[in-house]
Amino acid sequence: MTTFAKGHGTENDFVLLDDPEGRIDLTPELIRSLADRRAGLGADGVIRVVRSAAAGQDPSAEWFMDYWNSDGSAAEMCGNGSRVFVAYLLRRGWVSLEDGEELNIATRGGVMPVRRRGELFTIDLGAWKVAGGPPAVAAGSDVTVTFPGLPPLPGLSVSLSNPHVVVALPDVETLAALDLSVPPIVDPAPPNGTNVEIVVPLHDQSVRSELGHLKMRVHERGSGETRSCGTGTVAAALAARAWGGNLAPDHWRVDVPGGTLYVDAEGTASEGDSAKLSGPAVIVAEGELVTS
Ligand SMILES: N[C@@H](CCC[C@H](N)C(=O)O)C(=O)O
Repeated sequence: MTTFAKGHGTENDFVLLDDPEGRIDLTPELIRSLADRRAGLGADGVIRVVRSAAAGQDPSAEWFMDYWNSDGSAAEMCGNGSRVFVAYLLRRGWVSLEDGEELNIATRGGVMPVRRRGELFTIDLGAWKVAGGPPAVAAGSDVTVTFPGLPPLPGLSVSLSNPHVVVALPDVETLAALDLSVPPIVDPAPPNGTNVEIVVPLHDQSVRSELGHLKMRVHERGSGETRSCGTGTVAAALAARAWGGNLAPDHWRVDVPGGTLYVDAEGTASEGDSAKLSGPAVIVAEGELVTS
């Protein structure tokens, strides 16, 4: 009998599978069928909840977030998923966290600390880079991105533990009208695919603000358009921070279709060792899989 939970972080939704001792054979077919919104439970991603020791992962963190996109492909990291993962470990009583305490979790992108403050969870995603380094920052872009019906637009690649390309649009009407039903075409094509974030800055960029403010939509590698992407909001804030130069803040609010997330960046315009993502995590249901 396999028990599962359904949860979301700003409406980026996940099926979590209990597998503390690493007994489930999680095939791409099983992931796709669980994530299917008509014939399955429905989710943007599937997370196997497994002890690091049972999954051959870094044992310095007891629990491994085994994250998979809805198309069955593995990803290095999921920012929203990490908060939901820790909320679920707490719910199951598999970990305990006093208010303000941190828990290290293992991911394919490395071990990362998650802190709980009340209902809010903060993960430090660690090292990041604007992929082309200072030349890409100076030029403001290193790739072009083409959406249906639009000419190619400049995009800036940002590497967290997973890949991102960020595109800025001039206004929220253009953002709302964007067709994300098919993957945007990125040129040159990143070797391992990429997540694409499209942003409109909402704060006054002509003066230095304490808090940057972006509106964002996202097309996720392996999942299509989702209502939120945590690592995507961090990439978006890092790109906007690079574009903004001296006037750009380190603290950002990012509004996505599913809610609001906050980002705190550290480092130069092109690289750093810390980028924190804060937001909610909700567990909505628990149940048992019926196996045929
Ligand atoms: N939604 C996630 C990111 C999930 C992985 C992504 N689709 C990829 O393939 O890199 C988030 O909240 O960060």
